[in-house]
Formats: sequence, structure tokens, C-alpha cells
Amino acid sequence: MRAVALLPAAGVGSRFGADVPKQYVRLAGKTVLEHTVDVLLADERIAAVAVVVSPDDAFAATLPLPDRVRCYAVGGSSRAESVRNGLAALLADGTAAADTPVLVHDAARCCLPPDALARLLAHADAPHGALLAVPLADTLKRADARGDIETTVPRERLWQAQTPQLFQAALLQRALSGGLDGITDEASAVERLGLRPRLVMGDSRNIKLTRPEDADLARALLGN
Ligand SMILES: Nc1ccn([C@@H]2O[C@H](COP(=O)(O)OP(=O)(O)OP(=O)(O)O)[C@@H](O)[C@H]2O)c(=O)n1
Ligand SMILES: C[C@](O)(CO)[C@H](O)COP(=O)(O)O
Repeated sequence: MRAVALLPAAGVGSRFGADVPKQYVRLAGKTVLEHTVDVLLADERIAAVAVVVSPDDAFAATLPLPDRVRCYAVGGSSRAESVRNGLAALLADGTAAADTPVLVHDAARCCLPPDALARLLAHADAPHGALLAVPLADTLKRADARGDIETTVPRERLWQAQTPQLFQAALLQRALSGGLDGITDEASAVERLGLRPRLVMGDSRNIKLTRPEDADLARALLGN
């Protein structure tokens, strides 16, 4: 099996608040994007990495990215739109065919453990696709409008979705061809088709850099 990885990397990182988009922040000797690319290319089942950047991106071209990485300046106004545009570009230039497994992974998840990636790739034949996720570890509260607790939500069978999320290119394209409102990950688009992607055990170290304090955690996980 030879999969193609698709990395949405067209966000601005407003919650992270650095002076460059968070995928270009340097941690442990390299940018976040380079760490993410390296962990994916270390698995020989990944044939190519497609990075979706913003049309006015000025950073990606300055990085020493490996040959098997190609940047597509087709980022959209939401993550889902960036993924949809990137997938269309991959299919148009022949990097992926309809039956190619496409693994979508947030550029901002630079600490993906290789064994979690391997667990997901072992499910490449799941008929409705598969994604890394972790069962909820904390008690879950729903707030009222004032910020007081309205109720405690039973956490039984609740999982937190991570990336990568792996789907056959044609299925993903079909799933993203509808409206993108409320689509916060690829699995939710596939669920909307009435299908049930498989949950594969992720890893709590697979953090998504979101807020400034996540940088310390990522540095510790990356070993510097
Ligand atoms: N229009 C967008 C928005 C996000 N992303 C990418 O999707 C991933 C996850 O999104 P998120 O963490 O929300 O990134 P940002 O949108 O950059 O962050 P923020 O919402 O804080 O601005 C990131 O790799 C980000 O670059 C993207 O490709 N295109
Ligand atoms: C796709 C994702 O990483 C799964 O947890 C998440 O939904 C992205 O959310 P964001 O608000 O776009 O960072």
C-alpha cells in the first residue's frame, strides 16, 4: 500500500499567537512543518506528502523540504476548504488516483508518534476510512450561557478525534463535495454520507499546537 499524505498548512495560527503562522515556528531545531513532514516520510508506506499552503504563503518555499514533498498554494478560508482544494489538486496532477489512500494530517500535529501512525496505516482497508482518536480521559461538563455547569455529560464511548485521518481519495472527494459548514475534520464529512469511519487508538502525545503553552509541551516531546 502506498498512501499520499495531505497536510493542511494554510492557517494563520491566531490562537497560538506567534509572529509567524504556527506551522513555521521553530522548535527543537526545525520548523513545526518540517517535523511533521519528517515523521510521515519515515514510514515507507507514504509515497508523497502534499502540503496545502495559503496562496500568499511566503515561508514554505524557504524551507529545505525533501523531494517527495510538494506544496500546493490552494489553501482556503477554513481547514475543510484547504483539504478539499488540496485533494482536488492532487487528483488533477495525478499525484493521487481515485483509489489512493489519502492520509490527512494537521501540519500543526508535529509530535505524532511513529507507532500511532503505523496503527492507523494498518487500517487502510477499512471500508469507510479510519482516524486516530483517544477515549476521553476527563469528566465532561456542558456549560450554560453564564458559564456555570448545566450538566455532566456521560463520557462513555466518547472519543477525541485526532489526525491523521485516512480515506480513499474518491470517498474523501465525495464527502467534501457538499457544504463545508460544521465540518471540523474529514471523518465528520464522511459521517454525513451515512458512513462510519473506524476509530483507531491514537496517542495523547499527538498534540495539536493550538495555544502558546503547547510550544513547551511540543519541545519536551520532540526532545529539546
Ligand atoms: N484555512 C485554514 C485553516 C487551518 N488550516 C490548517 O489546519 C490545521 C489545523 O487548524 P488550526 O489548528 O485551527 O490552525 P489555525 O487555523 O492556523 O489556528 P487558529 O484557528 O488558532 O487561527 C493547521 O495545520 C492549519 O494550518 C488550513 O490549512 N487552512
Ligand atoms: C481535525 C482536528 O485536528 C481533529 O481534532 C480538529 O478538529 C481541528 O480543529 P481546529 O479548530 O481546526 O484546530
